Formats: sequence, C-alpha cells, structure tokens
Amino acid sequence: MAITVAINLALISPSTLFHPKSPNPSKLRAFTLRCSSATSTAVPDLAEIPWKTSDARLVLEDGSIWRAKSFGASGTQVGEVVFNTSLTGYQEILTDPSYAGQFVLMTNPHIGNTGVNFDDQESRQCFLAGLVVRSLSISTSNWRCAETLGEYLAERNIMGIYDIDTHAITRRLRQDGSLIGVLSTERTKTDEELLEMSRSWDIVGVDLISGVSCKAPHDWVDRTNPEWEFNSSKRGGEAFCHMILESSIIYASETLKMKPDGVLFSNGPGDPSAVPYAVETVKEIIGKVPAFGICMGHQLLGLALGGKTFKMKFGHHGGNHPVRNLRSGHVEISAQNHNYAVDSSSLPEGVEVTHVNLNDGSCAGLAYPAQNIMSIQYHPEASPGPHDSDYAFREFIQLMKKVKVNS
Ligand SMILES: NC(=O)CC[C@H](N)C(=O)O
Repeated sequence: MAITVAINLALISPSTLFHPKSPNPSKLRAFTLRCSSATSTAVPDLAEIPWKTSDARLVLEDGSIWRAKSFGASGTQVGEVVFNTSLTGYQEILTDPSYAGQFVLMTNPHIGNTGVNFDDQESRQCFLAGLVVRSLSISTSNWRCAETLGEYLAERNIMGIYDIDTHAITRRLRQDGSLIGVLSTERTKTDEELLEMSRSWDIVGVDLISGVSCKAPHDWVDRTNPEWEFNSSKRGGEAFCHMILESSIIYASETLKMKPDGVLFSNGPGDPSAVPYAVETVKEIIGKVPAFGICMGHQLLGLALGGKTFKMKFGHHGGNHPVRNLRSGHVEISAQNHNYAVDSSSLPEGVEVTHVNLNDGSCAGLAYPAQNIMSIQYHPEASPGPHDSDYAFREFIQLMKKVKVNS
C-alpha cells in the first residue's frame, strides 16, 4: 500500500516569503529588520584566549543588565529569553526553527564539549536569536565533532555569550515569566538604548512561521545514516513511504488535490493566534483526511476545532518533561519547546484531552475521533535519550490505514 503524507507548515528550509493573507505584514518586516544586526567575525578558539574579559551585555526588559563574554557572531540582537533544561542536544536546539526570535539559555552549565557535527542538524539553518551559556567548554571531545560550537555559530551569524549567571536568570524567568532581552557587543550603544530596544520589541502576535517555512512543496528524502535503526530501509518496506513537505503558505485546496492519506501539521515558532490564515487552512483540511498535529500543529488544530490558546508564563523547553498519556496511563519523558498552550477548558464537546503535562497540568495532547484527528504538544520526532513517544507515529499510521481500508 503506497500512502502519501502531505506535511503542512513544514519548517525545513528558510524562506523570506510572507503569506498573501497574512494580517500584519509591517510587523513581520519589523521583526526581520531588528534581528539582522549581528555580524560574523573570525573567533579564535577559546583555549587560545583564557584572559578574555567581558565584552557583551544582555539587557533585559526588567532593567537588569548582565555582563558576559561573547562567542560566535558579534553585534546587537533582540529576542525573547527562554531557558532550556536539556542536558544534551544543544545542536538540535540551535537548528530547531521553533526557536526563531528567541535567546535560548541552557540551564546545564557546561556546553560545547562535544562540538558540532553536520549530521545532527534539525534544519538547514539556525533560526534562534542567540545562545546563552554558563560555561563554554574550552575543548571538544567527540568522534563526530567537525568544529567547535563557537566556529559553528560565527559561520551562521548567531551570537552567543558565556560566563553569565544562568541560574539567576532562570530563577528570574521562572518568577516573572519570559522576558525580552537585547544582547550586544557594541560598546557605542548605551545601556539605556539597549533597554529601550528591549521594551519596544514584542514577539506576541507576530507571524513567525512564514519566515522559517520551506518555499515550495518537495519530497522528503530520508538522509538518516543507513547504519541507524531509524533509517526507513530498516523498516522493511514501510507502507508510508512517500512524504511531501509543504510550505505554511499553501492553500488547503492544493494539499487536498494531492489526495494525501494524511496530513501532519508540523511544529513552528511563535504565537498560534497570530496566524489566522494557517488556522483557516487547517479548518479546510480536517474532516477530509486524517490529521496529526505536533506542537504548533497541535495548537492550530486546537484553534481550528474551536478552542483557544494562551501564552504560558515561561513555557516548556527541554528534553526531560514528564507527560501522562491519559488513555494508557503511561508517563512519557518527552522533548518540549513551546511558550503557548491550548486551553483545555475552551475545547468543544467531543474533543478529548489525551495527554497532560505533569509539571503544570497543561494540555499536552488532543484527539477528535469523529474527524480522525490526533495531536500532541511535544516532540515525538525528537529523541532526548528516551523514545517514549515514538508510538504516536504508529498510532497515526494505524489511523491512516483504517481510513484508507474503509474508504
Ligand atoms: N515547537 C513548536 O512548535 C512551538 C510552538 C509554538 N510556537 C510555541 O512556542 O508555543
């Protein structure tokens, strides 16, 4: 059985396209302009410059100023500061398009010791605003390491800082919620200027998915190392072999014309309520083919089904978040990266909350069996050590098979 899966909102290649129906293009342009000031410089290896002194400032909108040492690119950059509790996987984090517009602060104090390789990238580009770490490793030790983290960031024009109290900033974010910050290595800019910049920028209500989505539909090609168990050739001729990635700006009619066996609405950055055109696209697709939503895809499904989303205090970012599957009773350790959530109480009758985040009780999964819809707020495609959530894909495959057999 050859089954086609069309993946909407796919976030694989960079795009400067804006959706023709996008409600507020001027806001999008403001975002693009303000985030373009970082400049790449040749950065010597940290081991060569142990005497380096603080040359960067992180100014938060609450007025606090944090001095740090820079690595990667230099310049001035604005973004929302979020903390990530993963112990490993910084490269996957750097290349996760859902971090567009955000500074990722790693709570694990020691970062960079395995360097960077070119197999573990989640997408073609680093979309995040910058990286904040406590201690940047002065050496790398891994058989796959191709270059240092500092070299990698400098080549991609991404700013990083280290020797900063990440514990204190995390406690502040936990207490007060996510904060906008400005990171700068430019001495000519005063603290007041940077503070003003942080206070006049906002990430809420901005369409970020159109900036990271692929431009045109294309086939998905499995580039997994053939030796790895996840390579599709190892799965003995899996029925679902043809996957097409689509842009977030595609019209539902174009997707349906391909007669897909299922549609997966992928993850993506930013505020789901800022992309009503995407909600409309989802509305037009659901009920016609089985649908699976992951993270932003889950939030868009929640909105399309008549629910509401809200911004969380500081979100969930890490590879160690416990989730309870309410159907099986099992607890999964999951990878998460989101600042918004679906409000369970806003969902209409018939829509089932299938998963709950055990840290705060927020909605972590939905199902609407009447329309063959399932979704989860976290990342079954990620593998932060455990593979607890892999079964979600098997469930979607079963759903598509069931619908195909009965049609
Ligand atoms: N990983 C994602 O898809 C992120 C979802 C959404 N943009 C959020 O921050 O909540």
